[in-house]
Parts: sequence; C-alpha cells; structure tokens
Amino acid sequence: MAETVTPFGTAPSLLDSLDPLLRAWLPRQRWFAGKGRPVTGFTPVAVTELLPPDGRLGLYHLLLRVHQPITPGPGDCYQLLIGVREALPPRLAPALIGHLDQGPLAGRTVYEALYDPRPAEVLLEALRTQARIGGLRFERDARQEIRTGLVARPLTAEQSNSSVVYGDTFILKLLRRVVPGVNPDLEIPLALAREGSPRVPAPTAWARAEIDREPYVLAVLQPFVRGAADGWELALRELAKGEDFAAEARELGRATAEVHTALARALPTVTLGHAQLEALAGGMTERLAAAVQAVPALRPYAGGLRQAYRDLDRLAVGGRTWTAQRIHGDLHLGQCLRSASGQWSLIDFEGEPVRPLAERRLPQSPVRDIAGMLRSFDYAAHSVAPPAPQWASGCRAAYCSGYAQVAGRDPRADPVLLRAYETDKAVYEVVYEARHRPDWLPVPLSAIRRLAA
Ligand SMILES: Nc1ncnc2c1ncn2[C@@H]1O[C@H](COP(=O)(O)OP(=O)(O)O)[C@@H](O)[C@H]1O
Ligand SMILES: O=P(O)(O)O[C@H]1O[C@H](CO)[C@@H](O[C@H]2O[C@H](CO)[C@@H](O)[C@H](O)[C@H]2O)[C@H](O)[C@H]1O
Repeated sequence: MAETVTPFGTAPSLLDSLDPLLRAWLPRQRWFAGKGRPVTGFTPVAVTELLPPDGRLGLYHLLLRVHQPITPGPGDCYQLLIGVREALPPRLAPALIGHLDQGPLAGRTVYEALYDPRPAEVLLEALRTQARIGGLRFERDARQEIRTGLVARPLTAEQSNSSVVYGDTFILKLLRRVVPGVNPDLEIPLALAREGSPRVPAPTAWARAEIDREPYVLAVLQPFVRGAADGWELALRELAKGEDFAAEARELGRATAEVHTALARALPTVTLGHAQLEALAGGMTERLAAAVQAVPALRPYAGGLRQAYRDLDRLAVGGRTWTAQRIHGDLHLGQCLRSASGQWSLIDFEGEPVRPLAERRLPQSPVRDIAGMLRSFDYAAHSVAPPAPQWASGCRAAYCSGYAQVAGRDPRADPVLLRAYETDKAVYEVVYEARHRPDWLPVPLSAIRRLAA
C-alpha cells in the first residue's frame, strides 16, 4: 500500500482537476446532505493515497470540506473514495465521476471507487491488518478475525451512507458526512457487544482519523446478517397477503426492550425532571411551529397537536419524572433485520443525522424509540390501499406487550409521554415527506388528523 500524500504531494493538482467534476457529481448523491444549494468549492482536510496512480488503478481517500452558500461555519466534511483508471470498464459506468483534463493525471477517468470490488477490498485488507496510512487508523477487535479472500459487493440501495458487503460475511458502512466526536454508530454497538447483547451485530473493525486533534469515525465493519429481510419489507409483504404481523411485532418489542435494558446497564442514565421535561415539551412545540411554516397543510391541526405537549408540560409541573438512557434514536421498521433463522436485530445507531452529534448522544426516554416503532406500524398500514388500521392496532398492541414482557414496564403505562413523542415524530414525518417524497404525505397526515382529534 502506498504512502500518504498529505500534505498533498501530487494531490493539489489532482484536487484542482477534480474540483469541477466533484461540484457536478456531489449534489447528485443521495447521501449529500446539502442538496438544493450549489457547491462553490472544497477545502481538502486529508488526502491519502491508498494505491499509486502509476498502475492500472489509482486510489485516493479524501476528506473534503464542502463550501456552499448560506452554510454557517466551515462547511460539512465528506468522505470519498476516488478511483483513477485509464478507462472505466462498462460494469463501472454508473460509478463515473468524470475525466481529468489537466494535471499529472490528465486523460484518466475518475470514479466512485467504493463500487469497484478491488478498491473496496483494499479497505478490508487495511482493517484486517490494522494498517495506519497517513492520518487514517484502521483498527480491529482483536478477538474477531477477518479472513482474506472475501469478495466485495457494493450495496446499491439509496442510503444516508454507503455500504459494501464482503463475501456475505461482513458489511462495511462508510460514513459520508463525517463529524468530529464519538459516533453512536460505533459507540452503541461496541457498548452492546461488551454487554454480550446478541441483538446488534458486534463491530469487528473500524476506521478513524484524527483531524486538528479531533477524532472522527469514518467507517464500521460488522458481521453481515445473512438472508436477512428488514421489518418494513416483511410488514408490507404480510399486509399484501392480508396476514397478521402481531407475532413478529411482539418479537420486535422484546428485541427493543432487550437492547434498551442492555444500554441502560452499559451507559449512563439520568433522571428527566421538571426542567428537562419542560425543555422537551418546548422543543416539540418549536418543531411543530417550524413544521407548520414549512407545510401549511398542518395548520388546521396545530392547536390539537399542541395539546399533547401541554399535557406533558403539565406532568412536568406536577413533579413527574422519567429515567433517560441511551437509545437507538431513529427506530423504525427499516432499522430492524430478521435473520433467516427468525432472530431480530437492530442496526444503524447513528440517530437522526440532521441533529448535532452531541444532541444525538444525550440520554433520552426509551419511549421515544417505542413511539418511532408505533409510527412505523401505522405507516405500513396506511401506505397500502385500502388502509389497514386494525392491522396497525394489532401490531402496536403486540409490540408494547412484547416490550413489557422483557422490560417489566408497558410503554402504554406512559400515555402522555408516548403521545407527545408520537406526535413529534408524525410532525417530523410530515416535513420529511413534503421534502423528500411528496406522494407519501397523506400517510403521516392521516396520523396527524387522529393525533389532533
Ligand atoms: N449487519 C447487517 N447485516 C445485513 N445487512 C445489513 C447489516 N447492516 C446493515 N445492513 C443493510 O444495509 C442497509 C444500510 O444500513 P444502515 O446502517 O441503515 O445504513 P445508512 O446509515 O446508510 O441508512 C440496511 O438497510 C440493511 O439492509
Ligand atoms: O434514512 P433513515 O432511515 O434515517 O430515515 C428517514 O427515512 C425514512 C424512510 O426511508 C423515514 O421513515 C418513514 O418512512 C418509513 C417507511 O419508508 C417508515 O417505516 C417510518 O416509520 C417513517 O418514519 C424516516 O422518518 C426518515 O428519518
């Protein structure tokens, strides 16, 4: 493996010639968070040569700050794996970024290398050997082996990050928008692994970088759950057949409670008292006000929805407290995998990526995750025609009772908190759908009507 070229060696000219190509390519990527605003430039944070460009394939790892108008601060930092070839084989055509027309590599083709097995295997080899390349640190759980010869296969599903599967044995998630600090996508699964929880694939290896003395998590390798289907696919499949999903929902409730119980043991818990609950209700009220501005269809329901937050506030004033702990933070059916043997596991502990990292790592009530799952059953039931509200009610009840069997506490015993979190999530979903999938807007809006009544 070649040496790093930080601070840049051949890289400045490479970056100069990449600049116009990336400006056009980056905003088209699903994981690019700054959509809707032009990219006006880049600042390299670290450029690391993984394979020299003199062979058939050159490979660069890039951390780039992206400048956009109206972005406060220094601009988001993105992680890219750039391949350089004389010509791109037809199978890699979708990965094309463009052709370099200047600099030392003029005439070569650059492309998104994560979708090419050979470069993806370079990353796995670095993790296997715990390599240090430039500022990149590849680390591995000493108890877990990575065998050689695993063939890489990219996952092409549209996601917030990018993933590669190796020989159906491991899956590597390469984080795209990277932020300094402890990343819950590594922190939480590691904590659960220490607790011996079988509900979350234990991280095998990970990549980090230290930039300006701040730590960044760049990628996480986990065992691949073979033959798995996610909860959303399964729920829709059962709905299409007119089949009940309550038994699976109960199992999911049990799995969620097991994860919560292990997290409460592994990481600090705090008490949510008057001030914290007031702040929670206040935050929900503010998000509702912003959502009404963004999606006027919410306006007629705002008064009714606000009542859920007032009720929470009233409990806070009355001295009610709850325990808060680390939770999943963005739980829905799509974050649950059922293995071929029927075992459920939870994935993607990143939290809501739009929120600041510090906020995502705060202890919160586990009821928030439960509300996310309850919304998801409702989503499934209202995304089919005709809607199946009874199906959703059955799943919701089964999920709560499965949760209670393990946690010793039924989430339905906290109706005010549950309703407040569900309302907050439905409001978020209205904004999310208006922005990303307008055809889906009726799904959360139907819940808004019920919650506001
Ligand atoms: N351990 C795993 N085993 C099998 N498939 C997985 C595993 N982890 C993730 N996946 C698959 O990869 C997809 C993306 O993973 P996820 O962590 O949700 O990434 P993102 O942050 O990009 O949404 C999931 O929807 C799932 O299909
Ligand atoms: O990309 P993420 O998984 O972090 O989550 C975002 O996208 C989700 C949709 O893919 C969205 O979830 C909503 O739709 C799901 C069905 O597609 C449904 O199961 C969820 O309950 C519903 O919230 C999620 O809100 C958004 O953050």
